Amino acid sequence: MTLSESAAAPADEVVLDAVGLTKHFPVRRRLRGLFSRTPAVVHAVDDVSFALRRGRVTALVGESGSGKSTVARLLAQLYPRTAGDLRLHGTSTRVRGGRPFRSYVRRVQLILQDPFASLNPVHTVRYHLTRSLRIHGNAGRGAEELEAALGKLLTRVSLTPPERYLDAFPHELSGGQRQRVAIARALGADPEVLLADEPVSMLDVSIRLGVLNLLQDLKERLNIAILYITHDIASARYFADETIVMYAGRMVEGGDSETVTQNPAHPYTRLLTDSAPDPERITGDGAGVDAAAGEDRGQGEPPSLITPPAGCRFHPRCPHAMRRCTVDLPPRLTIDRLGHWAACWLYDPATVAADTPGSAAPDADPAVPAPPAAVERDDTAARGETR
Ligand SMILES: Nc1ncnc2c1ncn2[C@@H]1O[C@H](COP(=O)(O)OP(=O)(O)OP(=O)(O)O)[C@@H](O)[C@H]1O
Repeated sequence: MTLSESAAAPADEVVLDAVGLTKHFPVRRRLRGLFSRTPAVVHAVDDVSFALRRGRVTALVGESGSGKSTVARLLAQLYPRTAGDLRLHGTSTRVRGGRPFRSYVRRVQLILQDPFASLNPVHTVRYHLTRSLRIHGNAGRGAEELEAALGKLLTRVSLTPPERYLDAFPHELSGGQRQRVAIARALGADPEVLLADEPVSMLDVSIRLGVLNLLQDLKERLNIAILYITHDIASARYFADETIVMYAGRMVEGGDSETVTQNPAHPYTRLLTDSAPDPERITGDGAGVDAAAGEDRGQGEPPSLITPPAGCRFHPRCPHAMRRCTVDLPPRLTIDRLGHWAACWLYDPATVAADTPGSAAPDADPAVPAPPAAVERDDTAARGETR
């Protein structure tokens, strides 16, 4: 595929499939640790599975330290994985460098948070884009074709007329323009997947929407699969087709973005949505956010990832925690037949029948109403078949 708008492959086709991705970082040992048999590790990412599809945006949402950037780097193959698999068009891939890595990054490109750091200040836009086109074999033959390819890239990211930007240095551009150049550079590879790690979080609020609209346009016109990493769950609703929520290295909820953001099931997602007020959930009586937001949604800090809590990693903060949450890792439980799921024992009727939600909460308060329990268990997820 080239930068044409044709994109012959069917929309929704799975391009990149993460299956049980796991990343543990070794921790430097202190003297006491030298005598321990098991070396300490940071459990940055554990058993993360999802698919990126053509023409769709998948948001990965979570607070700082939840493992989002590590997932992006695992998908970009910048980190070797501890366990799990990464399938590109169904074929397992593991690249370490050299030609296989170049061939992989031609198809899977990473866009970083800080466009100023990712562009070399001593080189012009022309240099950055030419280099990308050349490395990935898209520079054409001769100066004329190169000039046309450069013009096309800048037009694609709405930096027009291209002549105005080609010979500019990064410091001569605004933050939004720099991020557009970084996106154009990624497009120089003509990728099938864009991994956008907090692409707008360092930009002024006023220009964020423009960059998100640009990514949306690329998704639609070029049929690209996009992973959108953010800590802002409200933007996931606006921008992503599907939303996955991570907490302390694990996926805790997933489904279509409208459902996950408007009817969050996992207590952690509810905490996130409540801390990101959404105008549509504000009541008309002047009382502020809706009644549910008045509930106790959880307190405290994320856990240590060197010794993460047993069972559900959110249980030390969860106002609905039950005894089982403190010992058994919850599987993905289906919330509805449209693909909404949560890894939370509240959605296992047998567990709720045997215990009282909140009985093992940090400040157990039986008056706190639990989210509606229901539903059937998604055994496909437990077997590792995530879709
Ligand atoms: N190279 C590394 N060595 C050791 N620990 C790491 C390394 N990279 C990340 N971590 C740890 O892994 C965990 C997940 O980090 P990660 O950067 O993926 O989270 P994040 O959700 O992207 O956070 P942020 O939004 O702040 O970037 C954190 O506890 C972090 O300290």
